[in-house]
Amino acid sequence: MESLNVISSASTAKPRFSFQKFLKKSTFFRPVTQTLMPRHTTNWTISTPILKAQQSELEDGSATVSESIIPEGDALKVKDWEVGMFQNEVAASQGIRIRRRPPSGPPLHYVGPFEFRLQNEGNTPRNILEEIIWHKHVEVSQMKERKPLPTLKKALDNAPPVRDFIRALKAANSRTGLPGLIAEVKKASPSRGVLREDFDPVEIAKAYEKGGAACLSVLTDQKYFQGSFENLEAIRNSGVKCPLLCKEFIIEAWQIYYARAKGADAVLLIAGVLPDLDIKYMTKICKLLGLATLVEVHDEKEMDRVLQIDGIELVGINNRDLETFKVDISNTKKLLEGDRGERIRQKGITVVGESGLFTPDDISYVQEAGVKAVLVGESLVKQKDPAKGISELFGKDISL
Ligand SMILES: O=P(O)(O)OC[C@@H](O)[C@@H](O)c1c[nH]c2ccccc12
Repeated sequence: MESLNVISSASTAKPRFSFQKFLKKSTFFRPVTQTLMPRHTTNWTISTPILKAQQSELEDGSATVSESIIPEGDALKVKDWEVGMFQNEVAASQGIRIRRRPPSGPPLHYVGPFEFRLQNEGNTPRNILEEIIWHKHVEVSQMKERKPLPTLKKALDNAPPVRDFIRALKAANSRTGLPGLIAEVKKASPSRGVLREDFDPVEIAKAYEKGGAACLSVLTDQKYFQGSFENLEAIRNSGVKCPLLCKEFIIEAWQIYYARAKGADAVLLIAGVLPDLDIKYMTKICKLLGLATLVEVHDEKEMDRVLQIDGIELVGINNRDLETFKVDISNTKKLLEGDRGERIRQKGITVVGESGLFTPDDISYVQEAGVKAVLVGESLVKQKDPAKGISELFGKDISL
């Protein structure tokens, strides 16, 4: 297997954001900087270029700080924060509304997502998706510490072989003449609360497979969806043959390796969160690992961005706005109309209609709009017998 060094794509580019300029302008940041620099302590070292810049900048205004020394742990946090600010800038320039990190200062105390500073306009998430992403950043930083990439790469040697996610969807579509089904193992969501109390992920997965699902999607986010990587792993080890999508909020390449180590065959990349460069870079990593990527869009702008990226084979149109939770299945139709739809067909992209599908009419509606696959959670997971739920959703038994 070829290897690729995992670094933030943003950090490889030359940042337009200038920490020095920011310090100069910032009235807010100075006291924070000074708390990072206890003058009486001498056995700490300045270890990053950014902090050297910070020091000389402060020398302009104050003679005392030139002797200041910064603890290395804080240095890394400041660097991390600066990268986050740069990511916010890049994302905003592409029309992405989700800010990758809280913009009002370096996270001095990574205790919980919103505890590191007093609440203010800058560090309060604007919507649920932003809250999830900020929390995910903290979660992934902690997970990475426990399992650094080299360890994770070793674990890949024992990962189960990859199954072809896209091929399974296409095969189901040609076999049934209906969209291939990705059935979602989903216990809860922030918009709907708990969907099923007696939740046995393996049992549900087996019922989905029996009912004719081509692929399964397994929510792994714990805090907001009550999912887990243990669920993914348990389903993979249970004898279920359907390819598995790891339904996670991916913001770092490390998570892709982790998903693979836990048995994923595909991962989700959300265009409303990830700038183009991240999508390109992460798609490349997925290809190296043999994983499929489902790139999710919600509006025309995101779809147009994704259509400019080469090598994207599977695009999901989410009918749910993850910022407001509003669901409207006509979104799928809207994004597949006219020239845009034509380009999608020309590129041979398989389109997945996602969310809010409950009846055979809903399935026909998105199929007529042009999808070859659907992603369904709530309407199936709520059924006592999810296999029967599939037949009811499609208006016929698709398991044969
Ligand atoms: O339960 P529904 O309405 O059938 O939706 C399933 C799936 O589309 C939804 O869970 C989903 C789509 N994109 C996501 C991104 C993150 C978490 C969840 C999702």
